[in-house]
Amino acid sequence: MLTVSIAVALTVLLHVALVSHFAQQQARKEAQLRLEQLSWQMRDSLNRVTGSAIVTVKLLSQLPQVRSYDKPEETRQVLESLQRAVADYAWIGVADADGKVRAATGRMLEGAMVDARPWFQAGLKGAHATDYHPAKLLNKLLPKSSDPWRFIDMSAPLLGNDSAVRGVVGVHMSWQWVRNRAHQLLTPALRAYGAEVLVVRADGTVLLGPGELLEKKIDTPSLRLALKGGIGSLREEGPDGKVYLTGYSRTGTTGDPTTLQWAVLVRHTEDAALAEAHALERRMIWLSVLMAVVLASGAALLARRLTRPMDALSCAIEQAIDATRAGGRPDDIPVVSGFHEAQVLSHAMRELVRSEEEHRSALETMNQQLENTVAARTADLQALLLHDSLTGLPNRRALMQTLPDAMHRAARAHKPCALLFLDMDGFKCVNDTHGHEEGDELLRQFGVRLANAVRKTDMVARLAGDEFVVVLEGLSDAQDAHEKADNLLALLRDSYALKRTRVTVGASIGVALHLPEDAHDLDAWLARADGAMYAAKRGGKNTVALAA
Ligand SMILES: Nc1nc2c(ncn2[C@@H]2O[C@H](COP(=O)(O)OP(=O)(O)OP(=O)(O)O)[C@@H](O)[C@H]2O)c(=O)[nH]1
Repeated sequence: MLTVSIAVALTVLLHVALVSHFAQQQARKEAQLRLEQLSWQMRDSLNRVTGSAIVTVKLLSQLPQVRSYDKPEETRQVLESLQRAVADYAWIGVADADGKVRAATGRMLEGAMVDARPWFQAGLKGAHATDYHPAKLLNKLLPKSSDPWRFIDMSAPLLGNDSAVRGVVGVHMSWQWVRNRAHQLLTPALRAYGAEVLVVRADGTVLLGPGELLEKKIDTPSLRLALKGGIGSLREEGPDGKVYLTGYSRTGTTGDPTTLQWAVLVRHTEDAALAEAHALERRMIWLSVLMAVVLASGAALLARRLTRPMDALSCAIEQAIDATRAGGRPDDIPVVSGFHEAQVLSHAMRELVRSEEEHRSALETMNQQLENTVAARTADLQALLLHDSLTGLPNRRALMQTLPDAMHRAARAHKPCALLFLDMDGFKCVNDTHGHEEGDELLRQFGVRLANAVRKTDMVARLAGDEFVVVLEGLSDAQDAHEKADNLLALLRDSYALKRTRVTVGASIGVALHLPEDAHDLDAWLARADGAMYAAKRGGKNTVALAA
């Protein structure tokens, strides 16, 4: 869920950043285009009005009533009818060649000398447009207005029939018309946007623009480009330090005195241009946050739906493992609800645990049975052998089980076998003198000496205490048995190096022969040998006695 949320947040952030970047780029581009368009619309409008004014002045200079200003009434009538048609013409007048006003609208300045005025001086030489200037002579004569009177002047020479200049006709256009044009150009929406139109003279003086810049000089990149005749738009820092997007163009034609060359700048702040983009950005951020919250909640619900059954399942599995480790029987794995795969998985786990439990208990039962069987067999085996633990030689039981085989072999081989019953002489004395431990050691060495002295197929057993039995097979006769007993006796008489001392003992040996044709009577055979041994004892010990 966390991963999904982070991925969504990063994706959304990236999208917002990209969309915001492109939206701002687009907004800036569109604003610049719009401002450029407004700039050249304003330029065209200014060119049209000044152009028509110069044409008007030229036409006036051709009119007979104006050329022959001798009848001022008629001249004034023409001038005033023109003024009525074009309200922006604040003053129209005719001056003679000396600069004396001979006729003028509203009789203003009639009789006054205007020979020093630039429009008059330029008009003497030809049609001329005189740049923006404050009203001088007319300021007091014209009605008061909210904006100070500012003019541009159009003037043209009046030629006599001899083509000599006999005067100048001049028109003072109120600057108000430029203000009006700018106002018309900027729609309410653009004004609300903070768009401004600046008309700037070639020397950088702002003729039209915001109050704080009016009739002040500015120097901006857009102004420089416009004055060079360029048309376009750019992003620049304004004199007030704000960043503006500015469309620029220039009026008039270089070198044409009938035109006026002004830079026309239409601008608004970049912030205003990007306001929509910023608003879009804010909307997108809110929308993205909302979307991220919805998606994260969805992811959380989904994760919960996925993990809850898995949690329940893993919990049940852990409990089953704990129960098994503790040696108990695990509970059934519950079939969890939730999505299909979890149900299938829990069902499979349940079956697995059940089958494992069945196998385990079957294995335990088998194991128990096996242990029982092993214990029983071990007991049987132990019962069968029960070897003498001190000497490692077969014991009485083993001897009794082996003797029948020896008798069978004697019958098959037609060779007698013999049972030598040995009892150590003086063993008690070794025990008493050197201790039981040494006595035990003597018994072990006595047994080993006996076993080494006979064939592998012959048997040496310890019956009890210091009594041993040797079964000799494959004998030829009683004499043979006797000789072998004598040999053994001689061997046994050699001294024994015990742990702490060296001793010498003897033995009394009773020999009982079993012939191949004899009946198989174990006890009788053993009793005969035992009896012979006692006879040897009685005969002085350390001797061999043959049973009858
Ligand atoms: N160290 C030891 N002594 C044993 C063992 N079994 C029996 N004895 C002792 O062996 C002795 C056997 O007695 P006897 O056979 O009368 O002693 P003996 O000195 O050989 O007498 P004779 O046969 O008459 O020569 C007894 O003192 C028993 O206590 C045993 O496993 N280890």
